[in-house]
Amino acid sequence: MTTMLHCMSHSPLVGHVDPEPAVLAEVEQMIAAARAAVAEFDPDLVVLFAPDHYNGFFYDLMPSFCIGTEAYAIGDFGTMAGDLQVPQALAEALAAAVLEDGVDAAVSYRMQLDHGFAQPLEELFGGLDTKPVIPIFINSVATPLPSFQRARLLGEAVGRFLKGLNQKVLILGSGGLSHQPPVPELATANEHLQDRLKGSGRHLPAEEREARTQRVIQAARRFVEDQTSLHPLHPQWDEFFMTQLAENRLQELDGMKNAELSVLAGKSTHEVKAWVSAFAALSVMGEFKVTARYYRPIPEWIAGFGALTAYTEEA
Ligand SMILES: O=C(O)/C=C/c1cccc(O)c1O
Ligand SMILES: [Fe+2]
Repeated sequence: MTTMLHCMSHSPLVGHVDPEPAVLAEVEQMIAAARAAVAEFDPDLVVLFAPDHYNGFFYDLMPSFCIGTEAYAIGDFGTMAGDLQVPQALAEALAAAVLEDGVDAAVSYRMQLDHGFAQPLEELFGGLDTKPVIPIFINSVATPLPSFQRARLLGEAVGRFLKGLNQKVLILGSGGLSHQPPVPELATANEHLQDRLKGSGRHLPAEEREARTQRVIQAARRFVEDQTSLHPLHPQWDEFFMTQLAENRLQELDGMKNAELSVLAGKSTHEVKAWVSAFAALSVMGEFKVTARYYRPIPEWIAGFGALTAYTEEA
């Protein structure tokens, strides 16, 4: 049975601070092509690896990885809100199998998700609940972070489980590439913000939510004017990373230290671990081939913006 993979950058700034029309049209065309490919593939099951941005996961209890058995999206930045259609028994079986396979992923029966999960579902399916989806969270912002190696091993364990199912699976990875939006950090937060990061931010008052949204939008506008106002995007690293994945050289990324990546390409670049897990899962399901590749640095979205589509070869 063929397995399909699609990895893509996300940005909550889409629709808030957009690039020039020609670039926007190019991205929309790329997304439309991915949506058509997904529709043609028509998966039985979607497994979605993605990060969170202090909307669902906090320092009161921060796992490196978490598998959702029930999940809903909050609709930050105007992305879709609502329940996902999580196949609970299958998600429970996946969580048990991954633990048995040596990767200590947590489980959540009430997983709160943000744009990192919602945006790919919205763009590829037009809704959050049109297909059975198992969401898998990868901590990409709250230090200490999991390593590239652990993200790979998580993905391989997920892939081994999926290989045993007689289902047509679409594996999605959402995040990255190089970028550093103004996501808060515990080490530099004031007392109020520390409290938010330790869990009270799970249900932000509406005016604080709006202030947070506007702060990121203003940062994006400033970044377009002055690309030293945030950590610069790093197209060469992004292209290198995408090539490593496309050529199935995942293990070569194991040696990359988290601190090294933060300095090189920005602190939110760790979201690329969603791509690493997704490709690792695909790689154990069979030989694969990348069929579509897109990349462009888009300062308006504070994102090295890329996408890769791949399929396992028919056995
Ligand atoms: O949630 C936020 O505050 C910002 C998120 C963001 C901004 C730009 C690119 C991304 O990938 C993001 O997640
Ligand atoms: Fe993100």
